[in-house]
Amino acid sequence: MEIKSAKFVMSNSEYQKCPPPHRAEFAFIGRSNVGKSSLINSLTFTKGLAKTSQTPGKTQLINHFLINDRWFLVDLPGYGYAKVSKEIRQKFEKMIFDYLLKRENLVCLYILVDIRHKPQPIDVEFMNRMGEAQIPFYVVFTKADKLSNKQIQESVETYQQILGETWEELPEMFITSAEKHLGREEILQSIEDLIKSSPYK
Ligand SMILES: Nc1nc2c(ncn2[C@@H]2O[C@H](COP(=O)(O)OP(=O)(O)OP(=O)(O)O)[C@@H](O)[C@H]2O)c(=O)[nH]1
Ligand SMILES: [Mg+2]
Repeated sequence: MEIKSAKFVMSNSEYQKCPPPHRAEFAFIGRSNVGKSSLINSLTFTKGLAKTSQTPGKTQLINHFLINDRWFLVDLPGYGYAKVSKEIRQKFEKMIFDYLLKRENLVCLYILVDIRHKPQPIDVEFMNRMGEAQIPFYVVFTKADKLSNKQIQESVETYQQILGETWEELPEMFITSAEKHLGREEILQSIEDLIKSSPYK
């Protein structure tokens, strides 16, 4: 898919205040610092569109971007950030889960995991929770530029094995690097395909 325009629309702490749910929407989620905002910048060919940082906890709101005047990309805060109080963490989690469970035009969720790490319980539990809530999701491995092809393959296989213990059908997986723009075309193609088969054309 060709990206003709990518515009920031608004930031919200409540899903009720998000833009009217009349367009196909795709959200990016994962642990703090996994590379959600960086991937959104890579996908939209727009450096600095989503704010990134070396320090975890950068994105703190639900951020909507309008792409090609047609569909929304959504950058979300990370989950599981350990360095904030339990109270603040719970507030973030409520905001994220309310959005995920109630946003009616959310067509698909892209769950990001750092390809360098073994499957973490927090990520596997999150995927299981999304599966139980029947929220369609894909798994996106980030920072593939940090590993060799052999290591990449091993990481993916380990994930498939772990998810296979719970789910008969494995989610589609993408290997990406925001730095090298790896996996960009594949994700954009998946979005185009999903829009075609969605009620939002
Ligand atoms: N090498 C490499 N570094 C990356 C890649 N993607 C992101 N990073 C780095 O990882 C750090 C975090 O990136 P962000 O995009 O801000 O991560 P995030 O998931 O949005 O983080 P929060 O908003 O804090 O939840 C930054 O220092 C990025 O430069 C990648 O593909 N390769
Ligand atoms: Mg971010």
